[in-house]
Amino acid sequence: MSRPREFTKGKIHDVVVRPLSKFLDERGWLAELFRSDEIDPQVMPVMAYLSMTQPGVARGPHEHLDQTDYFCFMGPSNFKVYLWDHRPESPTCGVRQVLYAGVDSPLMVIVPPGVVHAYRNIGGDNGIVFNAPNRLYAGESKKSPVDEIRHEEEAGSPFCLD
Ligand SMILES: Cc1cn([C@H]2C[C@H](O)[C@@H](COP(=O)(O)OP(=O)(O)O[C@H]3O[C@@H](C)C(=O)[C@@H](O)[C@H]3O)O2)c(=O)[nH]c1=O
Repeated sequence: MSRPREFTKGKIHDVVVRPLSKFLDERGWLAELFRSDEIDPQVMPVMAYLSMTQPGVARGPHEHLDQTDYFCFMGPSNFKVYLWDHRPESPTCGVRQVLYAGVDSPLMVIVPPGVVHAYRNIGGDNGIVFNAPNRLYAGESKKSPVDEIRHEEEAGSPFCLD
């Protein structure tokens, strides 16, 4: 199968989506983000970062050649998360998956290489996203090229955010 230009709605093979539990008590809440006994060793994080995205603003669409992303959306805002499978070898090549995640639905989302991804803050607050990828950004000591294909500026891109 060649790279699709059109997508149908569905669930993407190898994308893992899990609810994150908040343990609430009188002080506030605590949530586990990842555990080595619950993750496939191939996607074990090697670094982690937080980003803040302002209301109405989107990041992506991007994809990675080798890196798996491990996103956690906990709030304080909500995000619309877009995923497109254009891996020719995937059983769900040509599928687009949309998720809503954040304060009203805390989720962990694992995005494998070759799955194009983007998210928009659809809430009214600044939104925090945690990511713990299984590859170092720009490699050891940041001496390698960044593993990222950016589709933001691509003319006629099929990866559109509504
Ligand atoms: C991802 C990353 C960025 N940076 C730096 C580079 C740059 O100066 C600044 C902002 O990075 P970017 O422009 O790449 O950020 P951005 O374009 O928002 O990229 C993000 O988009 C979403 C959709 C994703 O999937 C993330 O994995 C990430 O790729 O942070 C690091 O130092 N380490 C990192 O791990």
